[in-house]
Amino acid sequence: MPQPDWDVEVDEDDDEWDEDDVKVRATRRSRPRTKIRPKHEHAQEGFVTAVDRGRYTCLVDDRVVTAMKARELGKQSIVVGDRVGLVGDRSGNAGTLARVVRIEPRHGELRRSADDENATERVVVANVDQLVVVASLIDPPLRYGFVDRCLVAAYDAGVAPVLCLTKHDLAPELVAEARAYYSQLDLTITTTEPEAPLEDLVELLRDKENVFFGHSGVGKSTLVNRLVPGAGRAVSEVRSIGKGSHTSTSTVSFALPGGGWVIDTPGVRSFGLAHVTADSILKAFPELEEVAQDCPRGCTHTPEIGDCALDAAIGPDDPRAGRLASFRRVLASLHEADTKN
Ligand SMILES: Nc1nc2c(ncn2[C@@H]2O[C@H](COP(=O)(O)OP(=O)(O)OP(=O)(O)O)[C@@H](O)[C@H]2O)c(=O)[nH]1
Ligand SMILES: [Zn+2]
Repeated sequence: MPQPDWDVEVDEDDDEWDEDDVKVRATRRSRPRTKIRPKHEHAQEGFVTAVDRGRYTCLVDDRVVTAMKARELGKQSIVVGDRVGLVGDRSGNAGTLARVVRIEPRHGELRRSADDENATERVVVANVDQLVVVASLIDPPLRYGFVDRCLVAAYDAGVAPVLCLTKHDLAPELVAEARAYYSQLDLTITTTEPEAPLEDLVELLRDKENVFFGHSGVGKSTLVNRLVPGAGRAVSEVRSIGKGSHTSTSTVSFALPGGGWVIDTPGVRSFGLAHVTADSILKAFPELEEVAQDCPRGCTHTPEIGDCALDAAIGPDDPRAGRLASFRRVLASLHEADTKN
């Protein structure tokens, strides 16, 4: 077959141009330029397990590779859980640096706004299947408003939520109240305590990509250390809880021994939900979503407005009334002051 007089080189090296390379090569007259830009088709897939000041820890096959973001990705953010395309030195040897040239399409993004007023959102983690809200029954006390807001974030993202109630040893009598509060939501609730085996939680997490979310001091790191021997997450002293100390400062993903992943996030006090809408929450309530087809355009689905189809269709004796009340409660948590949680 005759060769064209220009070459679209496909050897690995040339597949890895970035803007810097292109500039250098442009001055080399001997080689005709082509308009065909390399698409990095030889980029190797990696899984982002940690992000720290512009350095991305990626798992490539079984190697831990440190990478930076290629300039061509601009302001696109890379988060823990991302599947990325990597070029450059992927040996994982000390001191080497690969380049992230591509972010694969995501599913299950969890986002948060800067605060409730500012809808500028950022993705916190990507490609998660399950959001595990970790809340202690006591010390710090269980804050339903915070849990509700986490549920809102999960429903909005289309990610299944699980509630993990820690410190069961300190206040077993509080579990029934929590179960009653969430009885109308399809919410899986599990409890943990130091002396009891974690098998229920292990089963819930198996083969899934899970993210732990919760206030500082509720016991997230304690759980990760038990689930992933050798994870080495720092655990805070009980006496410093509630004094604004945050032990975990970065988001890190750990492989679970039985398969799947768990992402530990730094303890948070609250998170903004300005980007969430009533309709995105409604997706988690399919039987209500169906009824809401008859709502006026732009309906906020709050009882105050008077013409929400949910109120017209679902009376107090309707079997869906409990679900509607739960939907409305979760919806209300959207509008509660962020700081109250
Ligand atoms: N009694 C009891 N104490 C627990 C339990 N789980 C965690 N703790 C204690 O609670 C304190 C806080 O636990 P951490 O695991 O550091 O909490 P965290 O959620 O990771 O906190 P941040 O790293 O700040 O986000 C530690 O002193 C733990 O020993 C539990 O189930 N029962
Ligand atoms: Zn409505």
